[in-house]
Amino acid sequence: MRPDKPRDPVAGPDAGPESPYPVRLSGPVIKGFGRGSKDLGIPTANIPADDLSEQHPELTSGVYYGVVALDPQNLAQGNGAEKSSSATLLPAVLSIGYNPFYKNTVRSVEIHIMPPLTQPSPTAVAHPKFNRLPDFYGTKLNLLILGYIRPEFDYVSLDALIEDIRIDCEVARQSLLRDAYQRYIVDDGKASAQVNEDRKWLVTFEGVSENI
Ligand SMILES: Cc1cc2nc3c(=O)[nH]c(=O)nc-3n(C[C@H](O)[C@H](O)[C@H](O)COP(=O)(O)O)c2cc1C
Ligand SMILES: Nc1ncnc2c1ncn2[C@@H]1O[C@H](COP(=O)(O)OP(=O)(O)O)[C@@H](O)[C@H]1O
Ligand SMILES: [Mg+2]
Repeated sequence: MRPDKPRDPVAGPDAGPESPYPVRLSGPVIKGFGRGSKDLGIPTANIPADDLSEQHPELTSGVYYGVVALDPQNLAQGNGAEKSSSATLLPAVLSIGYNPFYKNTVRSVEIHIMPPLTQPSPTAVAHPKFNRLPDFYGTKLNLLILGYIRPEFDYVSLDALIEDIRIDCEVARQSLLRDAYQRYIVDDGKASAQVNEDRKWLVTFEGVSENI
C-alpha cells in the first residue's frame, strides 16, 4: 500500500540522468486492458514487455519519466498532427510492472504522454483532465527513460491511484524542466555528443532520421 508521506517534487540528480539512465525502449503501441481511459481517465500507450527482463534487467517495476517520439510515417491520418516526416519529442511518465491495484499477471509497459513543457500543465490542479491525443495504436514509439520516480503500489481506492499518477505527472514535468534533462527534448547548444546522439535516436524510425 502507498506509504502515507509527502512526495518529493523532483526525482533523480539535477546534474542529469545517472547510470543506468538513459535507457532506450521501442515498440509498436499495442492494446492493453482498456482501463487507462475508461477507469482512470488517463490514457497509457502500452508497448510489448516480453523481452524486458532479459534486455533490461535494470528496469525494476516502478514509475519512471522520460521522452517519447511517435513514428510520423505510420501515425494514423486525422490525428491532429498531419502525417508528416518529422517526429515531435514529448515528455512522458510511465509505469512498468504488474499494476498491483489491478493484480495483473503479466508485466506491462504503459506510457502516458504529457503536453509539451512549453504549455501549462493540466495536472497542476486536483481532479485534472489528463492529456489526450487522438488514438495511435500500431504506431512505432521510441522512449528514452531518464529517471526513476517510485515503486508501484496498491491503493485504497481508484481516486487515490489517480491522485498519485497526477503527482507523478508533476514530478516528471518538474524533473524534465531542469536544463540537463530538457536538452533531451530541445537542443540548447550545450548538450554533449552523447545527448545529441540519444535525441537523434529518438526520432529515428527504421532508418528514417529526422532533422532536429
Ligand atoms: C505514471 C503512472 C503510474 C502508475 N502507478 C501505478 C501504481 O502505483 N499501481 C498500479 O496498480 N498501477 C499504476 N499505474 C497503472 C495504471 O493502473 C494503468 O495505467 C491502468 O491499469 C491502465 O492499464 P491499461 O493500459 O491496460 O488499460 C500507473 C500508471 C501510470 C501512467
Ligand atoms: N496522452 C496519451 N498518452 C498515451 N496514449 C494516449 C494518449 N492520448 C491518447 N492515447 C491513446 O490511447 C491509448 C491508450 O488508452 P488506454 O485506455 O490505456 O487503452 P489500452 O488499455 O488499450 O492501453 C493509446 O494506445 C493511444 O492510442
Ligand atoms: Mg494503456
